Amino acid sequence: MSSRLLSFVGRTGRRRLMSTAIKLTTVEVNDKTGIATLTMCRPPVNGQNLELLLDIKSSINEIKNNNSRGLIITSASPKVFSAGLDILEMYKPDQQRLRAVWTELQNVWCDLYGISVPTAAAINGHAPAGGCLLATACEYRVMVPNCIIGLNETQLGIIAPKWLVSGYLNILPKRVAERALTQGRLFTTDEALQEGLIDEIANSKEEAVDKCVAFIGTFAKVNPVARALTKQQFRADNLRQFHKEREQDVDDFLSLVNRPEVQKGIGIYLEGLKKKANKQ
Ligand SMILES: CCCC/C=C/CC(=O)SCCNC(=O)CCNC(=O)[C@H](O)C(C)(C)COP(=O)(O)OP(=O)(O)OC[C@H]1O[C@@H](n2cnc3c(N)ncnc32)[C@H](O)[C@@H]1OP(=O)(O)O
Repeated sequence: MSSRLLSFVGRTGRRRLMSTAIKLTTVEVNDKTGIATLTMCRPPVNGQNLELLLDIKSSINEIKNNNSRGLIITSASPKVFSAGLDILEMYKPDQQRLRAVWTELQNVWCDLYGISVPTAAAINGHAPAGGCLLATACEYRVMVPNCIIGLNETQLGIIAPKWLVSGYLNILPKRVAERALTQGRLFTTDEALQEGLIDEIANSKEEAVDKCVAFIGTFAKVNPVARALTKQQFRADNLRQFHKEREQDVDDFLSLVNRPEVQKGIGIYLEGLKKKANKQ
C-alpha cells in the first residue's frame, strides 16, 4: 500500500496534512469459487512505478496466505492491462529509487511466477513490456480483441534480461521468441492467439475473467500439493537461475539505463508517447 499526503482545512481553520493509504491494487476473493482476483488500479495505464509494484507484491503475498484456490490478475483501466514499467522511473532517474523499482519488478515476477496456486491473466487491454511480463508469469492468458501484447524493450534501446524473457520462452517456440524479442514485436490479440502467446480471446473483461475462472476450475479435482510440486518442477530452473543472477541484474539494469544514449532514447520515446496522447 502506498501513502500520499492529503492536505485539508480542519475545524480550527488550519491546513492539516494527513497520510492516507492509497491502494493501487485490490484483492477480491469469490466466496463460492475461492478464487482471488488481483486488480491493478493505477490510472491511466497501470504504469509500474515503485508504489504499484510494492502493492502488487503485497497483494500476491496476501493471496498466498489466505488459502485462495487460484489467482486472476486484471486491470481496472478500461483500455490497458498494464503499460509496463513507468518510463518516468527510468528517465533522469533517482538512483536509489531506480534500484528499488527494478528490485521490486524482480520480486513481483518471482512471486507471481513461483506461486503454487493456479494463475491466470484476464488481459482486458494493452499489455506491452512489463504488462506482458505479468501475463506470461501466469499459467493461462485470456485477452480482449484489438489490443497489443509483447516485449518491446529493444524498441526503447534496452535489453530484456533472461528472467524477464523466461515466461515468454515457456510459451513461445524459441525461434518465434528470438525473432519477436530482437524486433521488439508487439502482437495483436489475433496474432498472439495464433502464436500461442495467449490461450483464448474474450469479448469483454467479464468474459475474460469467467474464462480464467473456468481454467482454474479445471484443477478442482487435482490434488493441490501434487499440482503445486509439478508446477514447481517446471519453473524451478528459471527461478534458480534468476536468484543466482538477480543482484548482478540490478547493477546491469542501472548501468544500462544510465547510459547517455539510452537516456536520450527513453527521452525521445516518452516525447513520442506524449505527442500521441495529445493527438487523441
Ligand atoms: C534491462 C532493461 C530492461 C527494461 C525493461 C523494461 C520493461 C518495461 O516495461 S519498459 C516500458 C515499456 N512500455 C511501453 O513501451 C508502453 C508504452 N505505452 C504505450 O504503448 C501506450 O500507452 C499503450 C498501448 C499502453 C496504451 O495506449 P493508449 O492510447 O490507451 O494510452 P496513451 O495515450 O498512449 O497513454 C496515456 C498516458 O499514459 C502515458 N504512458 C503510457 N505508457 C506509459 C509508461 N509505460 N510509462 C509512463 N507513462 C506512460 C502516456 O504518456 C500518456 O500520458 P499523458 O496523458 O500524460 O500524455
